Amino acid sequence: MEKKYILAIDQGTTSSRAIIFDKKGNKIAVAQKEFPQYFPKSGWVEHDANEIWQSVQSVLADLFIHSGAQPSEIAAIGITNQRETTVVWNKNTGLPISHALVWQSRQSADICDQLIADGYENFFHKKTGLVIDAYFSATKIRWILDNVPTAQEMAEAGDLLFGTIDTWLLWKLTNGESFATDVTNASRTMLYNIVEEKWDEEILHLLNIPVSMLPEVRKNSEIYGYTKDFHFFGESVPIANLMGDQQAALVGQQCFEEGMIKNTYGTGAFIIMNTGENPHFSENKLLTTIAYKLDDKVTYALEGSIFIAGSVVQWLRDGVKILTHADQSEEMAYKSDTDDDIYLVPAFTGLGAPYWNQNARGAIFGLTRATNDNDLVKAALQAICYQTKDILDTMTNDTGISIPSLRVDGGATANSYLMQFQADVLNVPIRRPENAETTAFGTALLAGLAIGFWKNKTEVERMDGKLYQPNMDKERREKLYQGWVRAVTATQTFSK
Ligand SMILES: Nc1ncnc2c1ncn2[C@@H]1O[C@H](COP(=O)(O)OP(=O)(O)O)[C@@H](O)[C@H]1O
Ligand SMILES: O=P(O)(O)OC[C@H](O)CO
Repeated sequence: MEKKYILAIDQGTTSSRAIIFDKKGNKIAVAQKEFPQYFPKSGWVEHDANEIWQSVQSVLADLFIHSGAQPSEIAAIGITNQRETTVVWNKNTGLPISHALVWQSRQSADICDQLIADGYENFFHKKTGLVIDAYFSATKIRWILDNVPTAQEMAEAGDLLFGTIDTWLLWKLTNGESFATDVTNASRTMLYNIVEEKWDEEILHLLNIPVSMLPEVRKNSEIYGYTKDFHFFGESVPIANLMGDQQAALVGQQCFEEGMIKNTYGTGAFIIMNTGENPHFSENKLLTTIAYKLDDKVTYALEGSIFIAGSVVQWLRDGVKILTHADQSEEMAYKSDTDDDIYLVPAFTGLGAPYWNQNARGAIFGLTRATNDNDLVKAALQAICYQTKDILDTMTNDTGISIPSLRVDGGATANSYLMQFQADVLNVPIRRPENAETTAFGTALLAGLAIGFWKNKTEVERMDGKLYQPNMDKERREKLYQGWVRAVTATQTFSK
């Protein structure tokens, strides 16, 4: 059959998606499934890697059953994934030895505190571009090896494998034949030297992690392996891109020039600026990371990571139950008639950039007897926008590059209250592309390039969908933001 399509697997923090794109980059079909989240202790977030794999199989089945597309029409597959989330499995049984530790999870905060106390911050920063934090995979691996009985011995005997979700899915789809990751996911482990482009022996030695656990690191547009014995495909389909979801969104937004920037509002929010061929090491605790590697050339990026964005809306839905659906949050925020003087600091799993406070926990300020559910929803959405401003201001300070407009994508960008308030507090226009599946398009694009389905990375035109223009006067903007700064400061004081 004619190979008409590229299939993207987008394995996110809260759901797995499969999307088919045609040659023009149009989304032909999509299937999505949420999977369970586990919160065993304060600040801990876990997944079951087998449930993730089942959710991926389930969305693939849905996609082919409902779209009419045939597996034999798929030219290539791209896999993009929640980054940092750590799976350790036994290569003989194929079974994970523990729950996957999710990127948001704080199990390994003590290991990080010890590394910081021992003076290793600069050591890690200059090699990996990262700050020492439980966010990244390295200390999560160490935690699993310390806490699962006999894990260290098994690892030293060569029986255990580590992977982020890209690697886990590649291994499953190829029936254990391919054990690899890509530079973007590797650059989030805190084990990968982003300048020398290799697993860093000194870090592995320091953390006592056997190199035999680690996957081969590959570039972003090449064949990683072929589907094997996999009944949906019935034949070998090449897997031609692996890529962390935030970098895939950068590619999907076609931010290929230095200085171009995007924010993806999913579970967390991640602001990434393309910084070109040379890594820019931040003096303000932004992360230096790899944007992509094409034709043997690495492009670097600067990133600000917000741990809680759309997941504050999930918390309002599932935790405090003042919403039934995430999309109700828009109407409720518009209904609130406070003077924007309630601040919700969603530090449920600490604070990411630019604060990097592992111990902070959430807080609400400014409550009165008149405060209602609409007001809390509005404050939660506003917090996403203030956190984004924290990072864009830091990026401008750090690079000297002022940001004329912001490209956005991700599930929460469906909320027009959020988008308008974001434009207002930043005082820059916000552009949301017409086709919001930007992350999936990024992985599809690079998978398609690898096999000649597309000839160059700008061949497919992406349309601007909606533009939100800022509409708030300077005095009010500054007053509101000062309130946020006070709220974050107070939250951190309480949490110490
Ligand atoms: N209309 C909405 N308003 C605000 N948040 C939303 C809305 N729709 C979805 N979300 C939030 O967006 C997130 C899902 O976005 P998605 O890009 O699928 O995330 P992920 O890839 O992290 O799983 C959820 O946290 C959800 O609460
Ligand atoms: O699942 P998302 O879309 O929130 O993305 C998670 C990030 O990759 C974590 O670094």
